[in-house]
Amino acid sequence: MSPRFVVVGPPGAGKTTVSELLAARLGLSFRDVDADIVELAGKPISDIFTDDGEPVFRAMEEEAVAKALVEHEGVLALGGGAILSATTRERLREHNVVFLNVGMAEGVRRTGLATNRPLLSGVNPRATFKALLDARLPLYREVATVEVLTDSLAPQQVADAVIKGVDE
Ligand SMILES: Nc1ncnc2c1ncn2[C@@H]1O[C@H](COP(=O)(O)OP(=O)(O)OP(=O)(O)O)[C@@H](O)[C@H]1O
Ligand SMILES: O=C(O)C1=C[C@@H](O)[C@@H](O)[C@H](O)C1
Ligand SMILES: [Mg+2]
Repeated sequence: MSPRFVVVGPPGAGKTTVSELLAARLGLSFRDVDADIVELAGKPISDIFTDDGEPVFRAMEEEAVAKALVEHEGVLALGGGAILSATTRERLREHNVVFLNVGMAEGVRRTGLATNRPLLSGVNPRATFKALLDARLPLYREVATVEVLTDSLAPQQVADAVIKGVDE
């Protein structure tokens, strides 16, 4: 067993939103590794960062991704930073990996209202988001088989572009 699609990208790219739509459109089930981790830890991700630190979160995430890649057959959304792990990037080889990209301005706009993103809660979310994109773009592209820039697309249009992209 393995997922039909694995969805990666920065916070606010729409991984959760678009993966749910894609799953519904294709009659597949949807799973989100961030939700798996919350269930396993019994607390929100922001509390894991505060109580245990980012390295503990990343170790949990690496294990949770490995488990979901084996167990899940539908659409699987990963957390925004899951691709920081070289082990995870290696595990993503041979999978259909959809990279949902978002530029800094739109990414900050989409994540701006949420208080539950520990990495973006600092004093300068624009600078933080830009640094995050600069560091991660090559890693998303290393694992991706399809890339969709979501800035000026509604979630349904992103799902359309993904379906079209994987057909080509
Ligand atoms: N294409 C889009 N156009 C406009 N708004 C969008 C689009 N995709 C997602 N959004 C909105 O942006 C916000 C973030 O979306 P979502 O939670 O799906 O992102 P994510 O990639 O899963 O983020 P995270 O990495 O934090 O889990 C939500 O409020 C969602 O409704
Ligand atoms: O971009 C990131 O590093 C993160 C994104 C979220 O999906 C969560 O996995 C967590 O908040 C870390
Ligand atoms: Mg999400």
